[in-house]
Amino acid sequence: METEVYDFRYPVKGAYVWRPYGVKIRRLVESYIRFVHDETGHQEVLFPVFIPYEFLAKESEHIRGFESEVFWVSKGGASEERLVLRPTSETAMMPMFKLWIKDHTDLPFKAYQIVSVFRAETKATRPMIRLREISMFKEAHTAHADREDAEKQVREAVEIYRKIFDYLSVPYLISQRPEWDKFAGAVYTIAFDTVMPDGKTMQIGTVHYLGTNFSRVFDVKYLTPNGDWEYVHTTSYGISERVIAAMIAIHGDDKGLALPPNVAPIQVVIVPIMYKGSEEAILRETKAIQEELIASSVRVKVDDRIDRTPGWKYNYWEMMGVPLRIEIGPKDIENRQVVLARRDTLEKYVVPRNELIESVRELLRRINDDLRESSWSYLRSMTTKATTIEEAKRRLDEGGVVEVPWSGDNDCGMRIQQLLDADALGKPMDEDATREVGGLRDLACNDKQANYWLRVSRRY
Ligand SMILES: Nc1ncnc2c1ncn2[C@@H]1O[C@H](COS(=O)(=O)NC(=O)[C@@H](N)CS)[C@@H](O)[C@H]1O
Repeated sequence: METEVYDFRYPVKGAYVWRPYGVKIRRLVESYIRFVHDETGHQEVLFPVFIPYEFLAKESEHIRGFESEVFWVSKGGASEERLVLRPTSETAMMPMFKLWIKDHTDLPFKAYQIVSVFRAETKATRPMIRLREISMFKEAHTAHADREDAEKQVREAVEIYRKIFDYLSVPYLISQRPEWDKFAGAVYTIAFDTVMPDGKTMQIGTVHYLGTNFSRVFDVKYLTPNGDWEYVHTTSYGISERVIAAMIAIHGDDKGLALPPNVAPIQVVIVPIMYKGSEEAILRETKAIQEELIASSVRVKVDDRIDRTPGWKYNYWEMMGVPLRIEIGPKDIENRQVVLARRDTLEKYVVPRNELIESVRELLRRINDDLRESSWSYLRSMTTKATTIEEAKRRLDEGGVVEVPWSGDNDCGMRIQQLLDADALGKPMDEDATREVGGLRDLACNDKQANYWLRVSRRY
């Protein structure tokens, strides 16, 4: 990836290198992830990467789901402990929750961390998308007095993810995963999926209600106000560097990256156009503009390299996805004006010099919004309904998500997957899953009344 974000050439399958420009993007994304978690009462923690095998194995569904995907630490010096590298941290955190949670005043307890987790993925690995070391894994784990409070947390987590994806201008569908595809150990899973440019969907975030499945086996109880001991109800929700992969894929074009200003390491690049005899004036004006932008906390860079032409620089910074470019030439100084060029639409504007700052701020805001709007309309155009197998197959071959009538019966749902040779994403949570499905028959079991729309797609 010549945009200096990431390097695939590291000699371990499913593990890749983040280069400086990519790390800057990551840090901007992570700081917003921290902001939205901190402002909703989550406390950042840092847990060990090692999990004793017997902890991982305590919850039967969980171990069944992860057994074949964990990396083992088979040897540590002379010691032969049976340790795994965390694939996710429910079974690392619960033993500590047991020590930290005593009575109802300790609840709700909300912890999160942004760490590396490790999964020996059986499907083919893909840079930033299907990793064996997931190095930007934000996992939140919460404990609550009862189901009602835990489900309130699930709703809060969904809102937190909406804010994050909106901040990255990444569109999404929110679905309740079917029983046969929920997180190992969950009571239910709510997932965020987006449609990638190739028409396949990618799961970019998940929220799980875990009930007392983990607290029971780890014996995490609290004293209620009237003196009984109850198991806590827990949730967990996670996102990874996939959110950056989605943002890059969805907004990029054949010129390269097109970064939303919110997370662009450089929001404005200034390219001075040096004409004989006016170099001095050009550089002075460039410096003044740079300082004004820094003073209004815009991330700005001046590209005054003399061994590159302006045209070369335009292409380079477009490839790096810098949202706005400022060109400064002699006539711009003469006319007290500035030329602004947008990365996303490639439109150019001439603005009066003394309106520069507000024009830049307004344009950066507009670019965030326009990237979000255009990607949302793409997602909507790629989400359709079908009531026959042929129509559903045709739609799936065109890419995107197809909603088909479903009785709600799991066997029928799995039959629908087979018939369409695609995966069920589940029931819509972001629209009424029962709207206008009445009177239709289940796509696979047409002796059954349809009660919901079932979202189906080809996915990463
Ligand atoms: N191999 C992988 N590479 C990159 N991202 C991944 C990978 N596996 C999962 N993810 C991302 O991580 C998110 C959370 O993972 S998960 O398995 O669904 N959920 C959990 O692990 C829960 N314990 C919540 S933290 C997924 O929604 C997906 O976006």
